[in-house]
Amino acid sequence: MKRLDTRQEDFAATFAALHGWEASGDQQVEERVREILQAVRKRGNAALLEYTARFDRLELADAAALEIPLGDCAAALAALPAKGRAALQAAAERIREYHQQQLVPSWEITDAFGNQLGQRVLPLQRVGIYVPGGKAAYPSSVLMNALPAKVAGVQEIIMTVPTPGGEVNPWVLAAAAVAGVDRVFRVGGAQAVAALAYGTESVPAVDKIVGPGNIYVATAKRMVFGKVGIDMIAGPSEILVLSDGSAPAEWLAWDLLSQAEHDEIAQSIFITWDAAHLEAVASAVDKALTELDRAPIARTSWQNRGALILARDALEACTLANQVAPEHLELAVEEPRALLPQITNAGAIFLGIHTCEALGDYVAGPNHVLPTGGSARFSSPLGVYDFIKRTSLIEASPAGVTELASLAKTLAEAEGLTAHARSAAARIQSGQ
Ligand SMILES: NC(=O)c1ccc[n+]([C@@H]2O[C@H](COP(=O)([O-])OP(=O)(O)OC[C@H]3O[C@@H](n4cnc5c(N)ncnc54)[C@H](O)[C@@H]3O)[C@@H](O)[C@H]2O)c1
Ligand SMILES: N[C@H](CO)Cc1c[nH]c[nH+]1
Ligand SMILES: [Zn+2]
Repeated sequence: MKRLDTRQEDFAATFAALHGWEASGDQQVEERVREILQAVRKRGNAALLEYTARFDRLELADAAALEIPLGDCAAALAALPAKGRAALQAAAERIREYHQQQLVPSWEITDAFGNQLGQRVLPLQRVGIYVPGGKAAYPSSVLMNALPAKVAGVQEIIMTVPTPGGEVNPWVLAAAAVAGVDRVFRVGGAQAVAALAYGTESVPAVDKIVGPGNIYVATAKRMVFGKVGIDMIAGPSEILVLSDGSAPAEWLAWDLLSQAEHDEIAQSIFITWDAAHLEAVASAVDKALTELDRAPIARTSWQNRGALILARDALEACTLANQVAPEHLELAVEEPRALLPQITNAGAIFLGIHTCEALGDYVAGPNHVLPTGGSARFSSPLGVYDFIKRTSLIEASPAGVTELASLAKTLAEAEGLTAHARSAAARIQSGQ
């Protein structure tokens, strides 16, 4: 963990070095991912079976075993304890309701000359959702990926999830049943992304791949972009807690570690302008680390990618938060609405001392698949808009075409594009 003070001379350089993980630039990872993509593209299922044996320590008997039957998902849901089933269903309901607000209608307008112009909104036909599963199982990510697609009206949802050592997490299968996923494949990493992008004998090629994952998944998504759509780069988790000292240090320690426990390269940053509070949080994190099941992962993450920063004031803290552009930003302050206007870059903002990030991970309603690695500067949470496409509609009327065609003819001539000009000119005559 780094301790920084914005008054230190070398602060800017040390702070800049904190923005660690990016989905590009690691040469070794890129080379390995390129090799995996090519192998799956060329050899399909055979390559999937090999990589699944190598990276997930799972020897499948044949390609048919790559797919988990939907009946297994329904059975897993039925076998969950009633409390668990109710929690999954309640979370799903809240996520569905939140995302319904994101639906946008098709529209048409008529211009002053009687021409019709519009935008038609249609769902994507087939999407691939990547559910991470290397270091932890994520039933919540099944819901967060699949439900916005369902709300958008996507016809077919193909889910991939690694099952390391062959252990299929029943909650993940149950969540697939709750969300209405159409097909489930037990494959992970870059090979899953390749299968979804190019298709194999078993896995159908999709139109778009969404979902979070580790550096191999994120790099693979970046590399297949263009062949298929992708949502964003959602890599290792991040949290930035900005605090005025009004929340108990222990609460904030758990919040910081809630993301550190995801991955050794997850990032947790704490910023305050109260020096005594900073010390209290530092001690609280050390104590909390002794009580964690996933202490080895969280400790490594906190040691390498954790930071405690003493800022001059709230305004400076907000400026720093904007520079990091974290996946999750907690405004753990008495008056979060007073700071909100200062925040311009964050995947999700959690307002006030009662709003821990974990609520957003599971049940609040907004999506937990969020931009990481500073990409919140230019991208947004996963949402219904990721599962739709917009098509423009233009219908010139016999009376209205003349005005448009004469403008188009003038501009086409300016560009020296004669066929364009003649095409427009022909309509002027027909419209008169
Ligand atoms: N942003 C979000 O919304 C969100 C949500 C949940 C999880 N996460 C993040 O997703 C990540 C999940 O990572 P994970 O590792 O647990 O699961 P994962 O499913 O992303 O990755 C596991 C796969 O990585 C591949 N892999 C592992 N080591 C490899 C190697 N040396 N070479 C090639 N491939 C290799 C394997 O194929 C394996 O199946 C974490 O960083 C977590 O923080 C993010
Ligand atoms: N915090 C993760 C997104 O970065 C999502 C998650 C799922 N389960 C727990 N947390
Ligand atoms: Zn989390």
